[in-house]
Amino acid sequence: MTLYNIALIGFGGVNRALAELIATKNPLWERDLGFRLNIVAVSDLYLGSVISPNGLDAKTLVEANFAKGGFGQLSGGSAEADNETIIKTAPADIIVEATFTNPKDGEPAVSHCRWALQSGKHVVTTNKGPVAIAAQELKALAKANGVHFEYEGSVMSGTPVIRMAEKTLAGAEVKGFEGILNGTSNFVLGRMEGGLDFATAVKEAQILGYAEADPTADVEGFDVRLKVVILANELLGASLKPEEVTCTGISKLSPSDIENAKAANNRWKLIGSAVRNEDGTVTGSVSPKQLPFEHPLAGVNGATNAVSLNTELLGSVTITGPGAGRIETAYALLSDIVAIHKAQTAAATKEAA
Ligand SMILES: NC(=O)c1ccc[n+]([C@@H]2O[C@H](COP(=O)([O-])OP(=O)(O)OC[C@H]3O[C@@H](n4cnc5c(N)ncnc54)[C@H](O)[C@@H]3O)[C@@H](O)[C@H]2O)c1
Ligand SMILES: N[C@@H](CCO)C(=O)O
Repeated sequence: MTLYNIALIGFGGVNRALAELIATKNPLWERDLGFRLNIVAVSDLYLGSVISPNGLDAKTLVEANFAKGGFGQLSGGSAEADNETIIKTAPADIIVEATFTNPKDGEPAVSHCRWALQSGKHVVTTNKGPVAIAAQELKALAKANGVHFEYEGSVMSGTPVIRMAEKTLAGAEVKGFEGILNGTSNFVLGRMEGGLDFATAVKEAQILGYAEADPTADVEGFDVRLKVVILANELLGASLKPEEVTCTGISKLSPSDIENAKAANNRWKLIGSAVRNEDGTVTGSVSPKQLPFEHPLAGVNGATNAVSLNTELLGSVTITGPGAGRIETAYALLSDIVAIHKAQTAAATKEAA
């Protein structure tokens, strides 16, 4: 059995959900996956930071209702979020980065990942900023330091799309993709179709833990734009930057636009897509589209996401599943840790042979 010490950077919905899973599922993971997780540090902008080399009790962390700066009351704690010290000095094998996504330059999460990889620590993250903006640099840094940079949750929450496409569909030759890649906007469109107003629908998505800290990113398409960049760069070998992807969100759609679409047996969906052109360049876009009810993506409702990959050898392959949610996204982090564990175990077995 392997014990992985982990440090949580950001203690909001997703990392709190991971702590919740750790509190109950370690025995199951030990039996079925061959490892346990031990939280040795946490740092959060609001709560402060704490290092405990022997491990913090996950249940207490989740259940204690800490006030602002509350980690300062804990042994080894401070009321300030000293991310750099935590990342560089906590005795962690894996840094779990789940702070706010910054769609402009990915900071400070890019620096968090950089510090971790430079310190020889694996990084797992659901933060789209570092992946869309600095994946090449961070992957190279991971390789140079013999550690992993994993980010399955950065596109469709816990629904596997990156590894599915890269591993299970290897050789199928992905030529392009289109999909619903934002749970909040899809949820909001569905609620508006049911007669709810835009602002109330966005509030509901926030309460359910789907929305970004600033939901503008969801409804203006900036979140989908990052995901289009991540998928295009991973699956189509592109090197797109977010500003190269055209982007229109759903905020300008009025109740009458929604009603008119419905009357024509259509439904609005926010579609993110990318295609490899004949000259080898890749073009990406984000925009609301009216799809006929019978279109495969028209029936994808709520915070569910779906992406259809257009492949040379298999035609269209659609992956669908939860695209947002606290526990669902914490699962993505677990799946990244499973991937690291499998790779480490395989490397150790090879070395021993
Ligand atoms: N919630 C989802 O469904 C979902 C799905 C996929 C990806 N993500 C991504 O995962 C990340 C976390 O999502 P969440 O729902 O937990 O967000 P959240 O807003 O609930 O939590 C973010 C936490 O990070 C903390 N934080 C922000 N900046 C920080 C900094 N510089 N240093 C330390 N702490 C900082 C905040 O105080 C907050 O507690 C985001 O990047 C989000 O885009 C979320
Ligand atoms: N806010 C995002 C979270 C998942 O990346 C969404 O609603 O899809």
